[in-house]
Amino acid sequence: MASVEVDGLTKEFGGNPVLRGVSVGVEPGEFLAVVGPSGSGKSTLLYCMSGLEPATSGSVRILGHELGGMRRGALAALRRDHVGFVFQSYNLIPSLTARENVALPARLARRKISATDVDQALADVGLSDRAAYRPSALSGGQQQRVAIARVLAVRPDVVFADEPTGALDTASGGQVLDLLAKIPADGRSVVMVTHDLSAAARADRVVVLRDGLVHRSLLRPSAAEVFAALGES
Ligand SMILES: Nc1ncnc2c1ncn2[C@@H]1O[C@H](COP(=O)(O)OP(=O)(O)OP(=O)(O)O)[C@@H](O)[C@H]1O
Repeated sequence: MASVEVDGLTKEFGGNPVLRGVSVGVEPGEFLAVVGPSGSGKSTLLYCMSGLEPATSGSVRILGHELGGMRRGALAALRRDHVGFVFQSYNLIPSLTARENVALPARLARRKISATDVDQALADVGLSDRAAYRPSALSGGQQQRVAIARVLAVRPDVVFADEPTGALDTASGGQVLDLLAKIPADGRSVVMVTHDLSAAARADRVVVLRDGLVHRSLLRPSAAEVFAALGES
């Protein structure tokens, strides 16, 4: 079963079509990147794929569950139990330490998370020595690594990342990409929207969106091949 399956997805805002019939599947263990010009609908696709935005028409399934028509509570439970998010702006709680931020989603979901699991997640992103720091005392790259630890701690089946390296320098962005690229190894999936073509080239597959449609789907392309596909008329 696919982790995420999108079929004939359309999305309009106020009658303006943004996605015009997108079909794309993400397999367990796959790292998919979505690229495209500004305004082509990348973020909208990510939000519809993850159930943060309802589709106008078409089908979106996560782990076989059709999101259309799903009750709000069931959708929230599906997201809570199976989906993780990484945003460009990190979205950490400023008043909480790194350790508390990592533990928060599990606590909110009333799921047991041990101190060992939290510490392991922070160790996995190389931040054991920053566990007691608040976000304001961390660099952007470190904050994004805390955000990834927060995702890793709940072991979601699918991780959606919207421009995860967008606010980072090359070195910090590279560390974040290394962490994201490791996630699929044990059968989990990553869907990442990015402007960064070298980031996209870390993915197993790259979907090029244009004007709300899939223009190309490329298997393990180089950054140069992604660049060429973006420039095609
Ligand atoms: N909530 C919304 N209400 C109205 N229009 C929206 C909304 N969200 C997105 N749009 C419009 O949908 C179009 C696609 O936006 P989207 O953010 O998906 O593009 P994108 O490819 O991610 O762009 P960028 O690379 O600049 O982030 C834009 O024209 C945008 O103005």
